[in-house]
Amino acid sequence: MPGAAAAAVVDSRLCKQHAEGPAAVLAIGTANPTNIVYQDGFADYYFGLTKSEHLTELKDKMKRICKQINPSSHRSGIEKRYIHLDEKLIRDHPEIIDKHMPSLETRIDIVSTEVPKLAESAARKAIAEWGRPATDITHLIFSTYSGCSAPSADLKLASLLGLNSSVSRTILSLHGCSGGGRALQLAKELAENNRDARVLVACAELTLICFSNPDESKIVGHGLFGDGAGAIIVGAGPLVNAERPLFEMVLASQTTIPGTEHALGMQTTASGIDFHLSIQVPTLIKDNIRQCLLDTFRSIGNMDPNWNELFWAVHPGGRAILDNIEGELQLQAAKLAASRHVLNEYGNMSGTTIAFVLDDLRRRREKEGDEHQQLEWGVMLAFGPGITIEAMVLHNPIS
Ligand SMILES: CC(C)(COP(=O)(O)OP(=O)(O)OC[C@H]1O[C@@H](n2cnc3c(N)ncnc32)[C@H](O)[C@@H]1OP(=O)(O)O)[C@@H](O)C(=O)NCCC(=O)NCCSC(=O)CC(=O)O
Repeated sequence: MPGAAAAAVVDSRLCKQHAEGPAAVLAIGTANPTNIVYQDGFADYYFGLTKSEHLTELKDKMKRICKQINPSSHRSGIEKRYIHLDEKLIRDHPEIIDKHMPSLETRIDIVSTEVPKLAESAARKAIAEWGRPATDITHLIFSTYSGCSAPSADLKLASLLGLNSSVSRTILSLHGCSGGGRALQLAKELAENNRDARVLVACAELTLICFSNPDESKIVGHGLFGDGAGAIIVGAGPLVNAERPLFEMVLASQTTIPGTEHALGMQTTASGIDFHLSIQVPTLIKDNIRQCLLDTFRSIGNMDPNWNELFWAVHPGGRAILDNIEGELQLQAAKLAASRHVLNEYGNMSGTTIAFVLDDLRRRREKEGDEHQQLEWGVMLAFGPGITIEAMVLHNPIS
């Protein structure tokens, strides 16, 4: 084929390849294990489970963090969490609480089955809401740090759901709590650049992979993290049949806060994943969030956004992180209601949590009279190791 004709074929292929309009969230599903752990009794439960009752000072600290401060709230902002690990699992695998024994293999064996299963139940809900057959999914992005074997959770989920063998799969690992935000950004790119693409984003985490005996540096993490799975279907126009956009994904940005590599971290060891959470995390996010948001909104030509005219989907990393964002941006209390509600009901489920927040937000929007959620423009924020801030400007298609 002569050069000009070949270029025309390539150009026309590219034009046909692009979708119409921005990508949108088309459906959301969530799932949790059945085992519920209440924050009130958590210190007794955790120190009993790990046979660490003798560490009285640490246990008192856990009690302070988890304490109920009034009839409707707890100091941690968490009332309960869902946690797969229970007494029976520890009885069957005592190496998990014996720091002199390797337990990585045991943990990987369990999570490599349980993580795809939990993701399957979230994905089935999302697919049912979407209204199209699972075989219409063209791409799958799975984010999890609970597991390190191949073939991985993405292939297992594809098999459980009966996806086509042509589905284009990606596994994201070790993005920590920003994994869901990262996966949604990639889904947006895939959907907008591949006409008719329908991307299933799945995130699932089990704290079993990081569970450890009490330790001063991890006490906050053990009082905070829970298990869950979220699934979100993303697609761009032309929409077909009953497809209904819930949030249009207008612009995405990733920002790394310079010099903060030390603040959040994960490391695979013989005893599972060792995590590190610096006490400075809430302050580092507070000091950088405004500039990050200004830069993101500047990219869509909005130089002076009024934060209280937006709806907010913020990863609830911890109560102090939400308090700091609210204080720094002078947000009205109702703005972070979805994030606080998810934190209260489930704890921090790491990268999965953002799916729960988006789900809660759209339910609030559907409720008449909640004017804080009926707004046209909004923002999604997730935080992870780096420190990385994943931000996305959202548009409410039914505003
Ligand atoms: C856990 C809290 C709700 C507790 O709040 P409180 O109001 O009770 O009081 P506080 O902040 O003074 O903390 C209570 C006690 O815990 C200690 N403490 C607080 N943060 C700590 C940390 N990161 N490591 C070790 N100790 C810590 C304090 O010194 C204090 O000790 P003492 O009582 O001895 O004085 C809050 O600190 C919080 O939300 N922190 C943010 C947690 C966080 O970093 N989340 C990000 C998760 S990671 C994430 O989301 C991203 C990712 O994983 O990638």
